[in-house]
Amino acid sequence: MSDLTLILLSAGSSSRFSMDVKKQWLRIDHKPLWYFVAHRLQSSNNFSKIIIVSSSEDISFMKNYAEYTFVTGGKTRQESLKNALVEVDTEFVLVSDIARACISDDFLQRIIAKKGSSDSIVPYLKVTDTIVYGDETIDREQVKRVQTPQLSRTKVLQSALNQDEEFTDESSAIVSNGGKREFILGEESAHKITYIEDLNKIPCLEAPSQDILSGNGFDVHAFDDSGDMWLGGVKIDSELGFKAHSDGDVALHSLIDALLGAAGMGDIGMMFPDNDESYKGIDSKELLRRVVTKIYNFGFIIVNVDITIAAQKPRVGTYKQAMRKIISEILKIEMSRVNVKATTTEKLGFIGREEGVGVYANANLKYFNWKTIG
Ligand SMILES: C[C@@](CO)(OP(=O)(O)O)[C@H](O)COP(=O)(O)OP(=O)(O)OC[C@H]1O[C@@H](n2ccc(N)nc2=O)[C@H](O)[C@@H]1O
Repeated sequence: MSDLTLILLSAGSSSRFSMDVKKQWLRIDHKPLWYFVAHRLQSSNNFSKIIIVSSSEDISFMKNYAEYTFVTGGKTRQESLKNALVEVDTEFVLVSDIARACISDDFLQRIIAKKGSSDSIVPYLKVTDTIVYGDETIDREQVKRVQTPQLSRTKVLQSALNQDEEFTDESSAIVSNGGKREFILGEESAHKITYIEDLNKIPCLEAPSQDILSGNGFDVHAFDDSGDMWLGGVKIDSELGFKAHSDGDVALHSLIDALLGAAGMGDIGMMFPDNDESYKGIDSKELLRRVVTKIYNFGFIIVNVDITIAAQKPRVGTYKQAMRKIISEILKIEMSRVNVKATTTEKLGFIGREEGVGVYANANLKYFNWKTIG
C-alpha cells in the first residue's frame, strides 16, 4: 500500500485565462486537461489515492470521466487544499496545480525519491533576469521560482495550514510554521498555464480531437388553454399554451436535450428539475442560455443545430425565421447554422388529435481548438 496521496487542485476560476472555456476543460485529443494530468501522473506512480479538487458543477461532469476522489474547493487555493487534506490518510502527500500539465516522469520521480528527507520537497527554477524589488536590485542567485508538485509530510502540512495567514504554496506555510523544506531543481516544462499565451509554452499537449460530437433531443408537451404559447423562443399567437412547469417551450427543451446529449451532460430534467420552484414559469430561453454557458465553459463549441416540430397546430411557418434568429443569438452562432422545420403527423396519434406537440432536435458540437489561438 503506497504511503503517498496525490492532490490535484483544479478549483480556480480561470479568471486570468479570460476565455469562455475554463482551462481545466481544454481538450488534449478527447481528454480534458484535468483528466490528462491525473491520468499521466497516475501512470507514473502508484498513489494510495488521487484527489481532484474542483467546483461542484465541474465535479458533476468530471465523474463522467473517472472514479477519483472528488472534493469541492474553497474560496482560496489554501481553503481548497484544506478540504482535500481531510481525505488524506497517508504519511505523505503530493500536491500539484492542474495547470502544470507537463510534469515529466523524471521530474516526478526525482521529487518522490526525496520523500521523507524533509517536511517539504520543493522544486524551483533559477532566475536569469535581473531582479528589482521595489527600487532595489537584489541578488538573483538568492531568488527561486517555486513550482509544484510539492511533497509534504501530511501532518506537518495540516498543522501549517491552520495558521490564519494565506500562503500560495505548501512549503511557505510549512516553513512559516517552523517546518523544514528541501529545494530540488524543477523543470521549465512544468510551466503553469495562467494566461492564454502560456498555451504556446506547454510542449507536451497535443491538439484537441476534431471529431464531431452529435446529440439528439425529444420532448412533448400537451396543450392547455392558457393562451400563453411560447415555441422556439418566440411568442405564438394562439388561444392555447403548453401544460408545463416552465413556460413550456417544448422546442427549446428538445434543443437543450440535444446540446446536453452531444456534450455528455445528461438531460434537461437533471439540470432543471421540474419540481424545483425556481423554474416555475421560467422563460426557457433562460434555461437555454445557462446550458450554452456551460457548453462553452466546459470546452465545447456549437457547430450546428436542427429542430423538427411535429404538430398539427400551430402552423409555425411564419415564425421560423424569428425562431432561428433568437436561437442563433443565444447559441452565439450564425443563423445559417440553426435550422427549424415542422411537420404534421397526417392527423395520426396524439399529435394528429391535436392533444399536444412533439419536437425532435439534433445538435453537433466540437471541442474548442485552443491550438488555433495565440
Ligand atoms: C423544463 C422543465 C423544468 O421546468 O420542466 P417542464 O417545464 O418541461 O415541465 C424540466 O427540466 C423538464 O424536464 P424533462 O426531462 O422534460 O421532464 P421529464 O420528462 O418529466 O423527466 C424528468 C426527469 O426524469 C427522468 N426520467 C424521465 C423519464 C423516465 N422514464 N425516467 C427518468 O428517470 C429524466 O432523466 C429527467 O431528468
